[in-house]
Amino acid sequence: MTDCFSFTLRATDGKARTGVIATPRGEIRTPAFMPVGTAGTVKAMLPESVAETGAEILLGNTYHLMLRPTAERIDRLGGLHRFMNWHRPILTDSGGFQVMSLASLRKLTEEGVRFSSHIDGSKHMLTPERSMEIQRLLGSDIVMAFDECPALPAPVAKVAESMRLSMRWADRSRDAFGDRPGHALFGIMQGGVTEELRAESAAALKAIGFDGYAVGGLAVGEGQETMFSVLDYAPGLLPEDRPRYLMGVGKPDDIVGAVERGVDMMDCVLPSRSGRTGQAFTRRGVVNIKNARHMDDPRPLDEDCACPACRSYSRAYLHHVFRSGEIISSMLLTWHNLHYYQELMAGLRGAIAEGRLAAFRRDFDAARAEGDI
Ligand SMILES: NCc1cc(CSc2ccccc2)c2nc(N)[nH]c(=O)c2c1
Ligand SMILES: [Zn+2]
Repeated sequence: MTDCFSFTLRATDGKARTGVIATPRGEIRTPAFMPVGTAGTVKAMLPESVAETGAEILLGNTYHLMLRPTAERIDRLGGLHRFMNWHRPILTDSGGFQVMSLASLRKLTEEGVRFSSHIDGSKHMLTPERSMEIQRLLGSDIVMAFDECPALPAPVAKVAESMRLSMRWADRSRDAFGDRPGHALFGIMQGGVTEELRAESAAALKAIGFDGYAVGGLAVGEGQETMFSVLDYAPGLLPEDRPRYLMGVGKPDDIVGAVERGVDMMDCVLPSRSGRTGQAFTRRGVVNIKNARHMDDPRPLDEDCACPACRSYSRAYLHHVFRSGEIISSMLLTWHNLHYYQELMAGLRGAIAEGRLAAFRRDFDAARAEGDI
């Protein structure tokens, strides 16, 4: 165990890297996938079940938790780790992204964002300083700078103006975060799909200095091809010796493509949200369990999967409980999907460590081309 935050690169294969983030609450092997526990829970999962899938870090949401039950109440109750019974590392987002996508009556100024709660209409203000205070009260191990993610498509001038505001907010986040041994502050690169703006953002963040760097403002509807064209250069603009976190990504093939381009950490609601809508990710593609063709199928979702759903239940059963709206349906499919994502990350880490990422990619693509799932 360590009382500080550090990142150690272990091996590279092309632009891809594998390493370890050490924190006082445990280590995170990278590339890492981080399940999202928005309101203090990964939906349909117990924390011990999330740990059993192989997850070594969870995400929490400043926006949701500040509204309900409030950061002050969680602090009084011992912090988010105690509150949600997850004692490994937690990363929390800074809240700005969710405000712009969920809250109503939003007013954006240099100071921050004034908004009304989507829960009860109460008035709130988020600033870099308030976001740092909330994330400190929650006790998160990795804190995200307060940023603004512009809705795309947007004129380049608007993207530039938004990115520069985010850089001023990054500076204020750094000042407000202070010196907190064992805790990390990550800056967030913005700049849309314009390389010059991305480079300006990276330079601004490096001048401020962060423990890690996120690529924000992607996977906001631009499509995979455009996202990859930005990822062909954006991670390389960030310090090589710090973790690189791609926010809110993605489907399995997004993840493999991002790791190939030098990304170390990713998060996405997809595996858990899809689990609740009856979609199961497998090596050979997505199984929609609600499809009638599974009604009499005695096979597991994936013969090669060791998760509780695949060890003990048939597709016929999963089809039945999904169709019946039974709670166990969300439990089993979410568990399977999170297990699949962690297996994918373990496979990527091993392939990079052994210099065989190209072969991994070939196997990954070939399995998905087999069809008949
Ligand atoms: N992929 C879109 C996306 C998603 C998130 C949310 S990632 C997240 C979600 C829940 C909990 C923790 C992190 C973002 N967060 C910030 N701060 N900035 C962005 O540009 C951005 C872009
Ligand atoms: Zn499974």
